Amino acid sequence: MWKYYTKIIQRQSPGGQLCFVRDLSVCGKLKQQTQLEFVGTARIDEKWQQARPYGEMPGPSSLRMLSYFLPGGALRNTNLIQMNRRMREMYGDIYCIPGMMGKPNVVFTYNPEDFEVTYRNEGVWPIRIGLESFDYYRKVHRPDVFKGVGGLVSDQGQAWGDFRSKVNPVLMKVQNVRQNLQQLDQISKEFIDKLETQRDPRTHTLRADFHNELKMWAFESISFVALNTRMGLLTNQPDPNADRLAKHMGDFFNYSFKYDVQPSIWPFYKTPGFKKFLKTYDDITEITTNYIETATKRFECNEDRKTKCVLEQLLALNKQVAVAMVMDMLMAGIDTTSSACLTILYHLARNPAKQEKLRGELLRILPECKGSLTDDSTKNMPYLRACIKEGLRITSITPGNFRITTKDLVLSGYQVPRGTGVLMGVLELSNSDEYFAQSADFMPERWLKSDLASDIQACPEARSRNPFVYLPFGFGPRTCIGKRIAELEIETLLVRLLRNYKVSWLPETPLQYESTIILAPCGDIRFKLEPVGDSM
Ligand code: HEM
Repeated sequence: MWKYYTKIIQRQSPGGQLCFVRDLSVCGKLKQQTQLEFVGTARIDEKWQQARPYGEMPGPSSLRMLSYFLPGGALRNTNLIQMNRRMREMYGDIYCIPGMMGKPNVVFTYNPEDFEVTYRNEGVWPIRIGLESFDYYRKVHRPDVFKGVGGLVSDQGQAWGDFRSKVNPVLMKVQNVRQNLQQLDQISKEFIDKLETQRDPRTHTLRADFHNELKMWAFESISFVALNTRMGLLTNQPDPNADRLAKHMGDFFNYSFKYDVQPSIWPFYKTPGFKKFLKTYDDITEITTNYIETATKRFECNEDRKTKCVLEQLLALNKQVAVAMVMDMLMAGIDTTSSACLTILYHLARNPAKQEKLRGELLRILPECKGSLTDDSTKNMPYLRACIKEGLRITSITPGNFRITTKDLVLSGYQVPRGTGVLMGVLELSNSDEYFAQSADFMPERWLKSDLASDIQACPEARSRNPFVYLPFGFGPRTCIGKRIAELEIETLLVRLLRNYKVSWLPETPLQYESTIILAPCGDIRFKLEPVGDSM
């Protein structure tokens, strides 16, 4: 039977140095230790000496923590957000949750100064653990495909650093990403055409599940960027493999939450549920590699094009890097982008006056509904960009950012030893009046640099002076690598949607979210879409 474990351990080397290693072992056969950071002798500076000992930090013991989840317990049936809020009420703005089943202790902090200290000390290879099932799948279950490559989401240390420095120029360079604008715009047009077939012209409501349609748009968009392939998911006859892939991707965050975030025994015993997860993952791998093979043949027949697409550039690096990166893009780029789009649309629907101001900008960019977006026409969209930022401020799709400390740190006056997890509660802070004036109000003007018109005046004083309070895509060398792609996709879709329709929110209740690894809209989601036309 496979015996797999991965754990973070600290070792004191003879020279007093502490090496921080990730230990991945399978029946003792595959043993990989990644030395993440060498740090000098233990910290002895005044700040550290004066800080309160780590053991005094508020927080439950392991047993108490478990009891909270039992019937009648304080955290029974709570989602991640509710759980964090209750814990904060019980323990304050910094508290520690003991690590269980091989996971490190995690310090939860709601102090932006701690965020800054954590990020400023993360080093060149920041550590964000959490998706051990990825690592297991790629390195232990399918080494035949991945050949030791873990990918961005799960690799750490130098392996992560080498991978990231290879793919950064491909995915983070604005011009490289923007070469997809024309096709992404075409996909958005097709999305609107599809909505038109689902829209009741009398009531202006949709007969279809809007959230699901948005996921199909997000899938079609990211798979074009990653695989240079149109999946046909916005048509009535999608490619059957794409349809299967889309369904698997839909399950992905739920599985990952179950096996990577919640306590699970899979590292010791492969439950039937975990085996099903591996099968799903196998299917995702097979379908994706088939698409890559097909695209590769296409590229070979058409070698002398001037600009190479994202997939060609990734393949030029190394086949395994390309396979792992494409899969990470598909996994990380569907629910995030569709949830973000739905969220921003919801805020604009609840704030019709802001939506009208935005439409003024969009009418200049796209005077005719059927027109096309160009690099030039989409360069200057300050109000749209401010609306996107404001939507993600009120509802950050990733409610917290995570790091493992690679040095001893003082956080909120407590000593925090290296090797501890730190969860930075950005969502709570960006919704607090302490950091954003009138934080409950949707106020895109707080993000503007200068006035746009007499009725659109910049209001930078309503924005936090601390840049660490608002970080929807994370921060530093390990920041979201899909940020530029996500922004381009979201902008393109919102231009089209809000240029075509006046959007209102129909339910009496606010938009609800379920929280797993990210926040996903759920419950009653109904918009009214009234055509705007060309003669406004
Ligand atoms: C609105 C949409 C998105 C949001 C809000 C978002 C947010 C985030 C955040 C907060 C992180 C962690 C960053 C950190 O630890 O500092 C992250 C990591 C990541 N994201 Fe995104 N993301 C989005 C879209 C995408 C897309 C479209 C892709 C596909 C290319 C993507 C791929 C990734 C990957 C691969 C990582 C891991 C990066 C690494 O560890 O080096 N994300 N994302």
